[in-house]
This record gives sequence, structure tokens and C-alpha cells, in this order.
Amino acid sequence: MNSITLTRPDDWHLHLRDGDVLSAVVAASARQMGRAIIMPNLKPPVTTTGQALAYRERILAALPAGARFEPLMTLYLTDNTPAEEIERAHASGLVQAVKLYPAGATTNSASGVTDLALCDEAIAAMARLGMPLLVHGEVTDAEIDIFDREAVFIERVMKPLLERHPDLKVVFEHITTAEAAAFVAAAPANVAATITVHHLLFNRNHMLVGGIRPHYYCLPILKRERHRQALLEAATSGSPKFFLGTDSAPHARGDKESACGCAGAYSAPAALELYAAAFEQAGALERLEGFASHHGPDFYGLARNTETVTLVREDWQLPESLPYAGGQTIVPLAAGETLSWKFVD
Ligand SMILES: NC(=O)N[C@@H](CC(=O)O)C(=O)O
Ligand SMILES: [Zn+2]
Ligand SMILES: [Zn+2]
Repeated sequence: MNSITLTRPDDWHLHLRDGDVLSAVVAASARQMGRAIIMPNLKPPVTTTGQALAYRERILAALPAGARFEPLMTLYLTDNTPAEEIERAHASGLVQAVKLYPAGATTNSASGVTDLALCDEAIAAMARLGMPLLVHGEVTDAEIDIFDREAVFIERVMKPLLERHPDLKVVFEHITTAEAAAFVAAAPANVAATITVHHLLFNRNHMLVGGIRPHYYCLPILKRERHRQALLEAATSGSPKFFLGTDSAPHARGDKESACGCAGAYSAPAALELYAAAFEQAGALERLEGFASHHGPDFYGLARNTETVTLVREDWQLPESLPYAGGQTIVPLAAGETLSWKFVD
């Protein structure tokens, strides 16, 4: 096969940041994706409908001329989010989901939720309105090993949450373990998951053997090979519960190459090519379209895109770095690597 044409994909988990950074990164996603679920972990976080709508305008203003990219907005859930704010968000028609960051779990999560019991009314409103809760699924307890935080979250938080709100639509974001893949596969239809391309392509050796590679450090952290295999199996299974979410999370080169480097991989510039490489590796290229372009809108209750995009088989090299805000540079995921699929503009 020398070319693949598929329905234009969407990115169901994307960080665009704000200001100069937004301007530096938004075109990369708009080039490949029709829509994206925009993460609300700005500083300060996007906690109200008013903030989400203003942020949406800034995203639209930062798009290159002629781009037809649609940002789908989210609210950042806090201990104090009132049920009325959920109703306002839903009524706007432009806020699609609410994001749960356990406080302290990841980048800009300090205002996140300390105890889900405090959010019970807000979550009940989401369940009533059919508004999905998007979950960064890691516990933050100091005594839990970083490699176990997702699996422990399933038992301590995810299962009790779904027992209390069985109809709540939940997206288990950026799953990284065999446990999470099995949990989602066995759950009812209101539970789905996004899978990043870095977790499909790399295991923790890639990040740690022969030297520490900070550009492969993200949260949840890369796991063992058996987990990568389980994720690849889930993504290529054809199950509508699994869909594309890059978790493309830009940080300036200097903030990654640091004694205390930031978590996040910038995968937007070659997202679709990298997913194609993962699906090809699994012998399942024919399943890429469902994962990238159908399962996400179906779960969110949105129409599938009508345009198509094409990848051709052609070797090309991802740049070692790209221009970023304030004269800085950013290192994309798989920088300097040769890819064998190329997105056609
Ligand atoms: N994935 C990451 O490692 N980082 C994300 C936050 C997140 O999605 O957890 C970021 O905002 O930088
Ligand atoms: Zn996260
Ligand atoms: Zn993320």
C-alpha cells in the first residue's frame, strides 16, 4: 500500500496553551485534524464557561488564514465547580466536556480536585446532561509508585465513580497500562479511552536506556513493553471505545532539558504519520480510520468529518527542533527520526 486516504481525523486530547505558545503550535494541529478537544489546564485554569468561550475565540484568532479547525472546549473541574456552571457550559453548545485532574497529578493541576465527593453534584449534572467527564487517571498518593498510579486509580477512584454514577460518560484519557485497556474494554458503552501515539510506539526503555531522554517524559509515564502491546491491541482492535487523543503537550526545549524537566510530549507536527507507523507495525492499517476518525465523534455524539486526508509512503525526516514562542525552540516527538508515511497538504 502506497497511500492511505481516510476521513479527516480529530484529536480528542490536545494542549494548545495560550498567547505566543498558542500561536506557535495551533497550525500543526489544524493542518491534520478537523477538531480537537482542548485541554483547560492553562495558568489560571479554564474553570468557567465564560473563560472557555474567551479561550475559544483566542484559538480561532490564532489559526492560519483559511484553516477550518474547530476547537471543542472543556472546563477544568475543581472542588468548587457548581452544578450551575456545568449547566451553563452545556447550554453554550461550545463546551463539550469537563476535565478531572486529581490535584497535583500532572502539569498545571494544582487547582484540580482533592476529593471527588466534593464534586458529586457537578458530576450528577454531567450524567444528567450526557456531558463526558475526561479523566487524568492517576492517584497522587506519595506512597504509590509512579508506575502503579494508573492501575491503583482504577480501583480507588474510577470504579467507585462509575458505581455511584453508572450513566456518566467517561473518557479515561491517555491510558498507558494493560489494566486500563482491559477495564475500558469490559466497561459499558458509556466508558471509552484515548490513546496517545507515544504510548503506542514507545516503552520506558526508550526513555531510560543508554541515557535519560527528557522528550519522552510525559504523564502518565511510559510503561513496560507488555503494556505498550496491550495498548496497541486495544487501539487496533476495532472497538469503538478507543480513539485518537495525541495529548500533544508543548513545553519549550529548555523546560524539558532541565534538572526538573516538564512532563509532556509535543506530537502534533507528525501525529497522523506516527499513528500510521504504530498501526502498520501491528499489521492493522485498515483499522486506523475507525480509531482516528470515527470512534471519537461517535462517542461524543457529533457528526463524523466529511473531508478526507491522505498519507503517502515516502521517507522524510522530522526536524530536530521547531520554532517556539519568545525565540525559543521546541523538540517534537521523534525529532530527527525518519518516518515512512507523509501527510499530504
Ligand atoms: N501529559 C503530560 O505529560 N503533560 C500534560 C498534562 C497531562 O495531560 O497530563 C501537559 O499539560 O503538559
Ligand atoms: Zn493528563
Ligand atoms: Zn494531556
